[in-house]
Amino acid sequence: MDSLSKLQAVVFGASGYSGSELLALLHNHAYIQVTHAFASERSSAMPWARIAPQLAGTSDLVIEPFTGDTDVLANVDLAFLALPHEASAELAPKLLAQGIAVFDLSGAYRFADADLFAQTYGFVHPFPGLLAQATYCLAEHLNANSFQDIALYSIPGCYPTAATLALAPVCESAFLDPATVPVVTAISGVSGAGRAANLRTSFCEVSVQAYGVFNHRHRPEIARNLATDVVFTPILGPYPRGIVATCVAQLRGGVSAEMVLDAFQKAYADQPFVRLVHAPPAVQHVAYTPFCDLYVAVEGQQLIVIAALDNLLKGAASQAVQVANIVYGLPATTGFERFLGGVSARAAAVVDSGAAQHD
Ligand SMILES: NC(=O)C1=CN([C@@H]2O[C@H](COP(=O)(O)OP(=O)(O)OC[C@H]3O[C@@H](n4cnc5c(N)ncnc54)[C@H](OP(=O)(O)O)[C@@H]3O)[C@@H](O)[C@H]2O)C=CC1
Ligand SMILES: CC(=O)N[C@@H](CCC(=O)OP(=O)(O)O)C(=O)O
Repeated sequence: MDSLSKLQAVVFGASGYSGSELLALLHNHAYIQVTHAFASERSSAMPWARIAPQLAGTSDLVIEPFTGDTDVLANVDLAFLALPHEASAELAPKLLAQGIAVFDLSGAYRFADADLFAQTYGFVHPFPGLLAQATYCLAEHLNANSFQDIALYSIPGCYPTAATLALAPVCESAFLDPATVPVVTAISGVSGAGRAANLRTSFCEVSVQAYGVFNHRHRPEIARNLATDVVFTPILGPYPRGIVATCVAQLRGGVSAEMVLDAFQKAYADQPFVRLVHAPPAVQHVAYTPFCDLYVAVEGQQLIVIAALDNLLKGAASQAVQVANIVYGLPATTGFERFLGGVSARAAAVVDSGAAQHD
């Protein structure tokens, strides 16, 4: 594909946090061009720069209210849905029927099983038959055999992206003690809850507080991805964006720090957006970037992996663009050049094995 014949894209939910990040990433994409950007029908048309003032003057894109009329999308190749789960669930089949590939950032198509979906998301899926046909797209786990027949690509949740990248190398290697359950405790910035005004996320209410104890909708998604039950506790933190997930697990007897290091190096050696780092990562290390940083420490049979990522980017928009690049056979780093500076793979793995870990 040459950049003269760019794929034509539409972004739904463009006035929201992850939708606006998608517009920013696609603004710099050599092969994908946004031709339409929509907010809900409640909104009035607005210049994108009103949502992203830092980009004022670089784009004349206007975000339009979406009336439900998909006829205006005649020449569109692909759609990104940064919508509430219910709205994505309803819209996806209409777009697919028009031959538009769908990249859904919501949770609407993350489970194949309709009962598990209803239990987890609290509503009956309007198109249960479509669930098993969607492809769940953790970018680092996709390969040529991953894809189903229809072009419905479900982007993982933000916490599940962090927890799965952190624990998949040891789960897939069967390194964990099967009599124990990994424990994931993750703090998220407030943008994780979306842009709409809400008492829970208002300035005077936000503190540092756990929520969704034992019943957050991401727990079954993490458990499914890792093929093990998990204990998952999310925490809302008083900052705008970024997740730090601390994942604690017990290794089987006979599994050494070297074996763990080797598993992480092999898993991420060719992955430009996963960085194995020498010290526990901070939110500031990954905020506004498409990276997931992983810090691995082993002491005896105890394992701690700390993952950090930007919930709006690696946890949502940049992962969606990564997936689109894979689906269309584009170079993995397309659209991310400004973050990578010519470096294509960054896996410089370090496992701390029991030594003091303060820098
Ligand atoms: N925030 C995050 O960290 C992450 C979010 N996600 C998922 O991505 C999706 C979007 O999240 P986020 O960006 O936070 O959401 P926001 O609340 O910030 O934005 C929601 C967007 O959807 C639009 N919208 C709402 N209802 C409808 C509707 N019925 N029809 C059409 N458009 C509608 C809103 O338009 P308007 O401005 O007009 O209301 C707005 O553009 C959600 O499913 C969320 O779970 C996934 C990973 C991380
Ligand atoms: C801080 C906060 O409220 N975070 C959200 C999760 C982020 C999100 O939007 O969830 P998905 O990844 O499933 O789409 C929550 O806990 O519901």
